[in-house]
Amino acid sequence: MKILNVNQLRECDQFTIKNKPIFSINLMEKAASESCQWLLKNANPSDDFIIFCGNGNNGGDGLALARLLAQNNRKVKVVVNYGKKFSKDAVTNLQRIPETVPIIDASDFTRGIIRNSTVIVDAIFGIGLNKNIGQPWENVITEINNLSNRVVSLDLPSGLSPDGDKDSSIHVKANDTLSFHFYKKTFFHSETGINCGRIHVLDVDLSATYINEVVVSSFVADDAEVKRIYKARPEFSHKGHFGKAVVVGGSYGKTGAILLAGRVCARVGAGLTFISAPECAYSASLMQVPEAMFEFAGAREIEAINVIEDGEYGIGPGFGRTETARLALENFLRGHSRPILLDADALTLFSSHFNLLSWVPKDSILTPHPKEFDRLFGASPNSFARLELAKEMAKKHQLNIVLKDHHTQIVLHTGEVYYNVTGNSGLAKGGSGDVLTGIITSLLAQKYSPKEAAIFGVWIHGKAADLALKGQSKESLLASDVIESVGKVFNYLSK
Ligand SMILES: NC(=O)C1=CN([C@@H]2O[C@H](COP(=O)(O)OP(=O)(O)OC[C@H]3O[C@@H](n4cnc5c(N)ncnc54)[C@H](O)[C@@H]3O)[C@@H](O)[C@H]2O)[C@@H](O)CC1
Ligand SMILES: Nc1ncnc2c1ncn2[C@@H]1O[C@H](COP(=O)(O)OP(=O)(O)O)[C@@H](O)[C@H]1O
Ligand SMILES: [K+]
Repeated sequence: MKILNVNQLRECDQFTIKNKPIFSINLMEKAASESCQWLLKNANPSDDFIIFCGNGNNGGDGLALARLLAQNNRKVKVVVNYGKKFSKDAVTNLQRIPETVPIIDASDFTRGIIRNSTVIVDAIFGIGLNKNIGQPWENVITEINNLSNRVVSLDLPSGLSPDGDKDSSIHVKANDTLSFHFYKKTFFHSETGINCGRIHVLDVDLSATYINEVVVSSFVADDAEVKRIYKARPEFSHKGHFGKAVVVGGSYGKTGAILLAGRVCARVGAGLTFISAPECAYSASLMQVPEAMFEFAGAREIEAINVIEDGEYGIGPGFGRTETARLALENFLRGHSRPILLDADALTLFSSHFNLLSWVPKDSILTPHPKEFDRLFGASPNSFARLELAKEMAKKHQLNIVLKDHHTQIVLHTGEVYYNVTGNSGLAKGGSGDVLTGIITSLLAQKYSPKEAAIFGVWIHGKAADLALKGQSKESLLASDVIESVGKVFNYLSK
């Protein structure tokens, strides 16, 4: 799914109004009606509502919503700012408010009118926010954030900007955000996403023509995208059809990392899996991943990486950071020309020997967590800036960078970014990254392109963690549970 920037979101509204055609007031009615349906379904039957409505079209949505809730016999109050002119459609909806709905001026608002059962609806600002929020809304937002009531924001929490670049210092903290038609970039970054709560995208019938034609560089890796990538496993086949995956790493004390990578590699469907590791991992490898072949790579640390003909390589879990390991990596890179995956220690080795990067085959995949990325390319003040730097570095070095995060960003050297929406905080544990390495390497072996392997692999990883929660909690989830759930992911895909 495409992610539009603020100008494109506006353009999409205007295009829809002109070409569908539809009156803007009816588009607003659709947004309000979808929001009303959502609230009727998701709020408790005994809940009442207070809707804070700004003076623009987001406020207009809120005013239309108040009328619809009242028509559904729900108790509702609205709070508006009479001190400022309303937009044309907001005025129309203000005039349509039935007499039974109390209207309170924002400067008279006190928290006393809010009961425990009141759901707060935030329709103060949407995508039109253009500066810091002034009074009376600053006081109101501070009060809202101090209350423990459920807060539902329309389109996005007031005070945040869709692209994350013009946020007000004060903003609403929502439990749920009802976003109209699209995901917004701000939902996916930790600094701002934390204020958006659960995201629900409501279909408001915007122009399909505009959406098909608009050129964007950011996407959500949703189910539809992943189903386009997934190739079902043909029955008339043999192991030679599914490639050779080689995972390399596992120094003394870190052998678990490479075993996790190897085990999941086999689970994801590689025809042959090789674990290239030091001798100290040998017997554990035989016991824990008997399906994999063991490739001797040193005694207690990686000393040399054997070349396996036609093998697709994932290098890094528990690789070690010694000079011997670095030399082994350098020698391997000098002789290898197909895209590989580099993770963990293998990436950290580049931080002190940046010139190594020039030996990495074009179109390879790097999978750093934020600290590894900062070590490699320099620190960034926040995740938005880190993403911009990743785009620059991906293009410069012709590499794909998987920026691992709650919503991992797959940054392609072509300039496109895919945000992942699977996964949960159960993955915030040692071992999770090793599993991701094994998954992507297995996909590379099965001839998915590096772009497909990165997007699909990150999605599988998160989806397996989500499905594994059925028998575990976020606290108890282990990397091994994620591996055991991979089968459920493919069953989900082939349904
Ligand atoms: N017809 C349409 O285009 C549709 C628009 N929709 C809604 O319209 C919203 C966008 O509406 P608008 O463009 O009117 O924008 P907003 O409603 O987000 O806010 C703009 C208004 O707030 C003022 N304002 C902006 N920043 C401010 C600040 N920091 N302090 C004080 N006042 C500030 C502006 O001067 C303007 O009056 C969307 O987010 C969505 O909720 C939906 O109804 C769907 C259809
Ligand atoms: N809170 C979270 N929500 C979703 N995914 C997460 C979360 N925390 C970690 N992850 C995922 O888990 C993996 C962790 O990788 P990494 O930090 O390299 O772990 P390790 O090297 O310890 O195995 C990444 O894929 C990351 O996106
Ligand atoms: K809002």
